Amino acid sequence: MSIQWFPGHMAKAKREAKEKMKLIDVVIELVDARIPLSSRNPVIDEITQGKPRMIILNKSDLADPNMNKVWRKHFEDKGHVVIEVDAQKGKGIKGIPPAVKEQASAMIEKMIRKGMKPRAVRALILGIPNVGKSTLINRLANKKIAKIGDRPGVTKSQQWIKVGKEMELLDTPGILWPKFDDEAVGFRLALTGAIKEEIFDFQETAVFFLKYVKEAYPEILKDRYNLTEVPDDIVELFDEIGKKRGCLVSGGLVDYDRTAELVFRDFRSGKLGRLTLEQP
Ligand SMILES: Nc1nc2c(ncn2[C@@H]2O[C@H](COP(=O)(O)OP(=O)(O)OP(=O)(O)O)[C@@H](O)[C@H]2O)c(=O)[nH]1
Repeated sequence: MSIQWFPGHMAKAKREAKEKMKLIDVVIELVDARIPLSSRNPVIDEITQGKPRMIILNKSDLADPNMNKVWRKHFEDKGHVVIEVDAQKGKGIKGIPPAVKEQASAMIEKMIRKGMKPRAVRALILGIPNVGKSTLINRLANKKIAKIGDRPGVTKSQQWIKVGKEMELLDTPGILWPKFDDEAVGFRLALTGAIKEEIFDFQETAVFFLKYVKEAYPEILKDRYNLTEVPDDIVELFDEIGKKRGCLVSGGLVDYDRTAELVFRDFRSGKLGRLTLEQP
């Protein structure tokens, strides 16, 4: 199922996330390592109400490894605990339970001071659609429970999942809406799969993508599309790629729609290699 985020849906998602806050000690904020800012929700601070929070850079396997380090430092400098994860393959997962416990240390110390036996730390995964919430829950639970899909908005309807002895995870994640106010953010969300394909324009999205990649990763374009030089002009770049990949209409002219979709699919499928689409 795909969610279209109307004001009513946003209000409902916010209400539900706030309700979940009452049950938990620590928030695990999941972001897409390829777009760590664009995949954050604008009202996360309001929703998490000062609860201890850590940031997971998920899909780190798809992002530029050097940029993963840059982004990690960026968030650490702001005081966050950051973990790079590939939820699909399970990389980085082991670091989560100890970090969650560390985040709840004030709560645990308080319980000990009161003479109570500390209970397991309760955590919630929070993030925008398609960022990998269900995949991460399954990984932490070490079994198939949460429903996983490759389309935005699959996660539905509360139980606790035991993760080792000292952590419990709410079995349903908090889903937040992505922010669309900035056009560039919209393009990044479209490219990484957080918004459904039907509602965006491939050509516009590919233009945005190619403009960025030709500056940030020109070698990737040269390699993939067999270019000796990367033209500065975006139409010329489209022409080169379209011709090289046979996206032509009758008369030998380049079919821009097909070229745009090809570039888009190449990125989505990882054929272009590991890319990060924004810098701090
Ligand atoms: N390469 C890679 N793919 C991932 C990773 N984590 C999740 N995915 C894929 O991303 C897609 C979305 O994952 P889900 O776990 O369904 O995402 P979600 O946040 O629960 O999605 P919604 O239900 O839409 O809110 C699936 O195709 C996953 O296989 C990761 O770390 N690396």
